Amino acid sequence: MATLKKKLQGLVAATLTPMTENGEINFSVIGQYVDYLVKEQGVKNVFVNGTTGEGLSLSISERRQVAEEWVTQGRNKLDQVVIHVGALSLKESQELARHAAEIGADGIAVIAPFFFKPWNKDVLVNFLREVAAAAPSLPFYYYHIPALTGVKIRAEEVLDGIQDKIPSFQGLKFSDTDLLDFGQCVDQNHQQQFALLFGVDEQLLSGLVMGATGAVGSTYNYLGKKTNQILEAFERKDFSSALNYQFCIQRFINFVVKLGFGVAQTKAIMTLVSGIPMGPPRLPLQKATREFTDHAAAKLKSLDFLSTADLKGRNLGACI
Ligand SMILES: CC(=O)N[C@H](C=O)[C@@H](O)[C@H](O)[C@H](O)CO
Ligand SMILES: CC(=O)C(=O)O
Repeated sequence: MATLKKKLQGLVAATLTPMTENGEINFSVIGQYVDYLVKEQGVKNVFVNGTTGEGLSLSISERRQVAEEWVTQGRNKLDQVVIHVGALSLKESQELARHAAEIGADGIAVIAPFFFKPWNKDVLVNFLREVAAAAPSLPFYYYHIPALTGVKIRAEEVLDGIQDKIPSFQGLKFSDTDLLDFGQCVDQNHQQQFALLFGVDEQLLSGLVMGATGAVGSTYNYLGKKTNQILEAFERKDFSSALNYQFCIQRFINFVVKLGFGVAQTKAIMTLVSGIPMGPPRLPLQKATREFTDHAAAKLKSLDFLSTADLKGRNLGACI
């Protein structure tokens, strides 16, 4: 039963999908990737096939295989593997939801369909309900990311009464900067035990203050350990340390945002920091430039986010 599962909490890494230079998925490094997250970053939950994983750029068959590999490799190592199963086609989304249940994933998440868009909350919830119903035993998360889907229905509205429609509803991944909306998601759902996961890494501390129970993000792949320091400081009510840690992370994100920062750049940074080759992204994304990677590496080093031990014996030039 969905409700008996341990609540998803702490950091959740939005995983990248490793690819080879010819654009095929490189399944062979996912095992290493799991170990790296757990041992080096202290991150024990993953969110697979989302924005960072280029989930919407993969074929359905690829999405199934990627999900399966994460579940298999994560067994007895990760706490939770949540699979993003959102798609424009309800049928495909249902197929992926059923598949996630079959392989033993810990939850599914769905974004709003973004070509033909739901024009109000009821239509959106009806769509989500049809997907959730294909895997009724799996905890269901709504993935709110209005800047990318163009669906701007407020999350607070979507959550209102949602458990009556979707009994497996378990939480929200909130990737937006509207803290009024996020705060109201928290405030109006105190009784529900939902996982309310914040998705804007550079503003995580504000999310925590507003009541986030955890966070999903791309930077937790390589800044998980640093970000865990924010969570720990917040937990012990040491807000000035929490803010200092957040500022450190902001200095890095602010720097790369100015250079142009997205999934392609995250792949380059993760390759550099972890030593695991993430490869290029798939079109329409374009591989990060050598210049970007050099600048990002210098910044990571100057912020002490990249210890020399991490780089020992590694040819920096081979990282991109
Ligand atoms: C749009 C996007 O990809 N958002 C990610 C997750 O929701 C975040 O983890 C960002 O990558 C991160 O906050 C850096 O801006
Ligand atoms: C960042 C995030 O959660 C995603 O990649 O879907």
